[in-house]
Amino acid sequence: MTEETKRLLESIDTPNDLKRLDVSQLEQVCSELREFIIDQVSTNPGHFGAGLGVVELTVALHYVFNTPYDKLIWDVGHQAYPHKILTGRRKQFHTNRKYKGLSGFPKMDESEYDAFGVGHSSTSISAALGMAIAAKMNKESRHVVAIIGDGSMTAGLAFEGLNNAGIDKSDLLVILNDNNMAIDANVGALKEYLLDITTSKSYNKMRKDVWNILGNLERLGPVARRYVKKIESGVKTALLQQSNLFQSLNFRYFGPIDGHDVERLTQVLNDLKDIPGPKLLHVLTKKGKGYKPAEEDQTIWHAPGVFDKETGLRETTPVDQIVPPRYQDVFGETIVELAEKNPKILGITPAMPSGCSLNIMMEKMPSRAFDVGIAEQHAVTFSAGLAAAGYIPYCNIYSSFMQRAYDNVIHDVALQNLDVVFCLDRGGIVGEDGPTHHGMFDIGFFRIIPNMVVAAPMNEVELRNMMYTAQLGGKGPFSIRYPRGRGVTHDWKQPFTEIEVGKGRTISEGNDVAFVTLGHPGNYAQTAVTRLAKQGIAVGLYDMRFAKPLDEELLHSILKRYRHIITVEDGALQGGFGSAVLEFMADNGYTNSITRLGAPDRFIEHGTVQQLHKDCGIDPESLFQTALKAAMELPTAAETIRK
Ligand SMILES: Cc1ncc(C[n+]2csc(CCOP(=O)(O)OP(=O)(O)O)c2C)c(N)n1
Ligand SMILES: CC(=O)[C@@H](O)[C@H](O)COP(=O)(O)O
Ligand SMILES: [Mg+2]
Repeated sequence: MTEETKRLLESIDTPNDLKRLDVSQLEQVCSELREFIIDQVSTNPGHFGAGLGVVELTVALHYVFNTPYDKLIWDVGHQAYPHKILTGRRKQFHTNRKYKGLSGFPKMDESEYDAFGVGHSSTSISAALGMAIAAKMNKESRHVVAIIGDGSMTAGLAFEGLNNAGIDKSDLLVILNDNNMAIDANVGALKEYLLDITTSKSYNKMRKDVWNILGNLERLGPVARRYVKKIESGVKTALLQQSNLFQSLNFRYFGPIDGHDVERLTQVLNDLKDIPGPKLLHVLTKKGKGYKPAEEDQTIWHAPGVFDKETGLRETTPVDQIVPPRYQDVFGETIVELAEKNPKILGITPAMPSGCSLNIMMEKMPSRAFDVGIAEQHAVTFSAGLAAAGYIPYCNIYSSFMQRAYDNVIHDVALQNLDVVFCLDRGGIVGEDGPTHHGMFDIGFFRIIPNMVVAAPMNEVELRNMMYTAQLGGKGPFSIRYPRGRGVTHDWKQPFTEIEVGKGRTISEGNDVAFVTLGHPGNYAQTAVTRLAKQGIAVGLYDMRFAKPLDEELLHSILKRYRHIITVEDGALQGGFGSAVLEFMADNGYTNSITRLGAPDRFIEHGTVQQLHKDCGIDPESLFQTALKAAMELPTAAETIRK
């Protein structure tokens, strides 16, 4: 290997190593970084297209800024793989998203370069402003940079940050990474606006002319270069700004510039470093840049799973392999079926049409299904408005993203007892995305809201029937939570049956010990019960279906019959379903022994769903052991876990 072709990436352990390179070598670093990501993510899956799109931007940022003293705040953080790789984690990167390995998102306790923990969108500007103001108060000359995508910019929180930053006048740089995509196509007026700026011919001509003049001056030698430096902040500021939305919020707007020209990026970032106050740099990038299949189908390649990097073929379930459907697809197909019969039904998603499968309805009934952008609060209150006007909105929000819209659920929906159906996808442990994305808290936070029904299906047929039941006349707010991944039945498209609200069902009866379950983990309990039966131990199993209202009649009969009950839920124990059962027992004077299984009072990290369920003691094996011990009157596995 000649000196010129010597690989560079392996010599970069920290951004200081990057800074030692000549700016002309950065393009090679970018190409090696891209190759590294493709290689790694093809076998150890994760977020893909977003990271490829910001390779040049990441290299330029670490080249120009003095990280970790200067702070980079990545919005969402799914695009931060290049950042992780350049900041001392290249050698561990093969553990990305694996149990006890690197997190798939920036995380403050993982690295000093991760200035702020993320996973949910649109937090970067507010967090960066906090850091910028702190730096000012501490008299530190620290640069703070928020890097936010065009999709994440659509959320209210991002505008709250801009609104505040615009009057504060702290030194803050916001980089708008505009690839004209969210996970699915970005939507909304802001997207149109950004597209307008990007494609405005006259503005872009002026912008190019200015850059060319400055570029030519620079080439005239050191004296001219000094002048260029001087006039940069003056001329560029004056000429490269145009009256626009961001400027009207007191931000100095720069751009749009090519986000794949690493040398140009370093120049511009260097220029912007010297300009005080709030600034926004509009950078144009391509999601999936440098890997053709990912550039061509950006939604699929947002997080493609395992793939063959040579052919671009993704690992999918073989067509001849019959597997149960994903819960999200059962939702997607069922809402269409229901909407075909009931013209009042509408579908709403905040930017997750392919994630929750509302895209099925969007395709078949475009006027009745709404992607409102990353805007969970708006999605809920928009649904409330539709319900107030007589429609039945099915508002589908991932459980963990619903945390954003809690007040809207209480104030706008429940208080007015409106008929909004909340479909909480990803209820429970989601796996590799980790603590930012696990849907741990919804059972607890929804069941304390007056008027709210809290339902959780044990399988796909129950999901369909709950969705069917929810639209049958004046039920008020009705939530249905179900997990990420596949159900358990093959024959799920059965005729709809109404489920009486607040009624559970008996799956099997036993002697001394019974499982009392909510939702999908009932299947794990069923496996345990079958195994126990083979050993001559009859354990009861009750699928309660509702955390609220509880089936009190069924609970009375269970508590009268069994000495020991084991509640099982895929969610936080504190305040959850088991807590509801305990409250019922206390209120009714029951003193049966009870083991509550679910997530303990700590954040559950990332890993496979199976591994994490095991850690919480709700996988089939742990349930078997817990029931066996209870039947033998030994200390339970759950007690051991909690200790
Ligand atoms: C509050 C919240 N809602 C939804 C999501 C799911 N989500 C993750 S990335 C993403 C798209 C973000 O688009 P953009 O900011 O433009 O980044 P890009 O992927 O295009 O780089 C969405 C909707 C999330 N992480 N947080
Ligand atoms: C970064 C982000 O928030 C999404 O990309 C999320 O990882 C999607 O999760 P699912 O794969 O469960 O749709
Ligand atoms: Mg985008």
